[in-house]
Amino acid sequence: MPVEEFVAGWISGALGLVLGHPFDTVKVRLQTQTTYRGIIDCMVKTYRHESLLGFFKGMSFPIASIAVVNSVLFGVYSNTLLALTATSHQEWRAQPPSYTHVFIAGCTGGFVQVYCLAPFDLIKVRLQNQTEPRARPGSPPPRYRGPVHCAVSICQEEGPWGLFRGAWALTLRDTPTMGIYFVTYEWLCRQSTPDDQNPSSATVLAAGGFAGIVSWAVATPLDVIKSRMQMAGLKHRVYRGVLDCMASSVRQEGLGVFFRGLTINSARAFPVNAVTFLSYEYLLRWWG
Ligand SMILES: CN(C)C(=N)NCCC[C@H](N)C(=O)O
Repeated sequence: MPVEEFVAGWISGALGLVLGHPFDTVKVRLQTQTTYRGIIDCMVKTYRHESLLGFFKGMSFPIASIAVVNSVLFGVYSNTLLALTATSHQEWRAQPPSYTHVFIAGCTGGFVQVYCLAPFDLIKVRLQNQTEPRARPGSPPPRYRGPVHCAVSICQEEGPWGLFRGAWALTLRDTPTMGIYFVTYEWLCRQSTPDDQNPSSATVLAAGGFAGIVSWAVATPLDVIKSRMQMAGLKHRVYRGVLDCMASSVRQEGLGVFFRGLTINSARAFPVNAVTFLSYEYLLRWWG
């Protein structure tokens, strides 16, 4: 099993993550809190109340976990494609895999990475939603003191399975959208690259960026539901499942609830995925 794909997936994911985390914090807050009037209002309030550091809340754990999550996504994707087509990534430009194979491999990568991602994503979302400024003498401490304290508290208060709250919504979000993600990337690269050649850097950046936008646009409704289910344990709010969370969100806030965070998700998706694919492709080419 080629390991370069796993290592390239890790490094490229970490680069994308640092770039996109401030957008991600604004998105999570817009999706789960009703106190903001929009993106700018959320950014201004976060900056005034918590300084620039507020945008980077909850980032340390994803940085640590991206090694596992992104390498599993890209590694399972490439190795599934290898199993389906019996060709390695060095041969894909000369003998391109079919879009059906790319879609199946993407869905498989998305499905498998969910079970590594779920606990890390839950902790990230809980920490991003803490709007208290950094501890000042005399001010009440935030609910969670950091990622480890958050993980331990969830296990104690909600049981070890509490760490997988929202995992089903995450599976429904990521399995098909990862298929869409890789198909969009491949399709855009092939449209602008002569047969047998590697796509140029500009093509990889644009195709990666648009693949991120398209897949996140499709993923946003389930992303909202996933974030709400992850926060539910903390608010002692019990949803009976994904459909119950959807129905109760629509009842209270209308259909527009499914598009909360769509703009910021798309603005974040372009640079994050452009950088992710560029570094992934170049690392693989460099390793031959
Ligand atoms: C729609 N979804 C879930 C995705 N396309 N995910 C893959 C992109 C991963 C990248 N680290 C990011 O956070 O955008």
